[in-house]
Amino acid sequence: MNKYTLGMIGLGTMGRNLLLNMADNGYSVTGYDKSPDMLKKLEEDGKAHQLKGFAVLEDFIQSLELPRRIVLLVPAGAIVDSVIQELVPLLDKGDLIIDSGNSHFTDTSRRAEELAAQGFHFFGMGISGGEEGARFGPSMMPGGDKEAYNAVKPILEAVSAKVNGDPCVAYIGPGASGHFVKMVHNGIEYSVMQILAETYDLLKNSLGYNNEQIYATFDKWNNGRLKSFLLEVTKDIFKVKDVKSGGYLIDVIKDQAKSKGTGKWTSQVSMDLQLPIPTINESVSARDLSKFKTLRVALGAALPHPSQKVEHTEEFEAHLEQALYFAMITSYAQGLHLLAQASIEFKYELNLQEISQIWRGGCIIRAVLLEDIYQAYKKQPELPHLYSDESIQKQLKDILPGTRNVVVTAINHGIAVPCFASALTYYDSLRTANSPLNLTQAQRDFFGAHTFERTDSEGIFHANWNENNI
Ligand SMILES: NC(=O)C1=CN([C@@H]2O[C@H](COP(=O)(O)OP(=O)(O)OC[C@H]3O[C@@H](n4cnc5c(N)ncnc54)[C@H](OP(=O)(O)O)[C@@H]3O)[C@@H](O)[C@H]2O)C=CC1
Ligand SMILES: O=C(CO)[C@H](O)[C@H](O)COP(=O)(O)O
Repeated sequence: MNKYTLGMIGLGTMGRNLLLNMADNGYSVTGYDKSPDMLKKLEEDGKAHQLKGFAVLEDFIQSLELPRRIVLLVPAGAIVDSVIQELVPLLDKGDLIIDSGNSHFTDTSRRAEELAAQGFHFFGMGISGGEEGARFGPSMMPGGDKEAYNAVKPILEAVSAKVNGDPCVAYIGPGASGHFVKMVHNGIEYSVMQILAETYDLLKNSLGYNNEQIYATFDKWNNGRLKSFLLEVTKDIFKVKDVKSGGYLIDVIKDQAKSKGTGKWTSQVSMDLQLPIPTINESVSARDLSKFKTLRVALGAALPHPSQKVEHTEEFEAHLEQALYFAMITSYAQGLHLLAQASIEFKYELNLQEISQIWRGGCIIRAVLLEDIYQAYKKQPELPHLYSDESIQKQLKDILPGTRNVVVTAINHGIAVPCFASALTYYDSLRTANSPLNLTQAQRDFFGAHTFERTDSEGIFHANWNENNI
């Protein structure tokens, strides 16, 4: 019996499509899933290829050439551990498992240690691009066991998205760095999705645009510097009609957003590392706040909005485009800043030039802005912050007045813009040479003798604040 080059466990949205992509690229591949429906669908879709599905794990394992290469695309968490537990007794030493789901990076570190101790290769690999990406070219973020990565590098490069001929996959670094980088990718994804939602709110409620006008505005913007996968799918949403209601589908979708956790994990890690990403945090909170529908309805009736309409439509629309671009730059800047800090803390050896390069295609946060970001890190690999790049600074200066107008208008009109406002305040905090936090140090020392440092001499000081003369 001919043996297969690679096997996939989990034939849902991502696994099935990535496997078909591998088959398209000439690899002989096989899949395992507990669900007969998933196997049937795989074999139907893959008729033209050397591709087989198995419902029995032992048969799937026996079908693979040695050393075996197995990719997991199952839901993150306990399921990954249970699949690994089922697999281990059936594997030979030297076999490789790649976890490509959205696993938490600490789980990946633990699994890598446990599997290495048993003689197996293992690495974590973030993947992005959704269904279409997996099928025709995702962006992939593998990290950990480099020898194992090199064994599958040709397959991953073949199936990845390409930008200017460069594959959107690269070895990220040691340990769980691949899953860490994917987690931060998702944090940026949450933030960009939220600023698009805030833009929609302002277009609809401040400018009074209907869905056709919102589509036309997003479509126009998507031909310029805002061009991105997320804006492209967002604009298309405003074209879709609903058979049941006879109106637009967007108008019958509940305004309560769900999440699977990667955005929250990004915020949690940023707090642990004390590396602020407030705009990303606000996007996580916005989804969580949206769940309080009953409370929002009651408070909305008790505490009505001021008038929300804006008069100078054309000018405000132009400012909105600028605010969106400003908040977009800021979302990426915060994510990349967190990556730089994590690289130091966790010894990930992250290369931000390479990361922005592989995010230019295939992934959910791909955008023309990423070309500028890539060029910024190419010019200066040790760039302290994306705002430190001269070309980014020039763009920020141009769009700042419009951004301020959008935030001020939204606040005056009682429209919640948590990410726009936070992006602007983050910018203002970072460009403030003399912050008021000397007061915080004084307060801490006053009530708790926590000490402070002085601007005019070295050392640690404590004052007796109840006496005038120190
Ligand atoms: N969807 C997306 O856009 C993206 C998802 N991801 C991540 O990829 C992973 C997979 O996501 P996705 O494909 O969307 O998920 P799906 O739910 O579509 O598919 C998961 C598959 O795993 C199977 N499965 C569950 N438990 C087991 C098990 N114990 N043994 C074997 N197979 C099992 C499921 O089978 P059954 O249905 O029978 O339970 C299902 O076929 C997740 O970690 C997700 O976060 C990453 C990037 C993008
Ligand atoms: O990983 C992804 C894309 O890269 C998923 O689309 C993302 O996990 C969706 O997350 P959530 O369900 O929390 O919105």
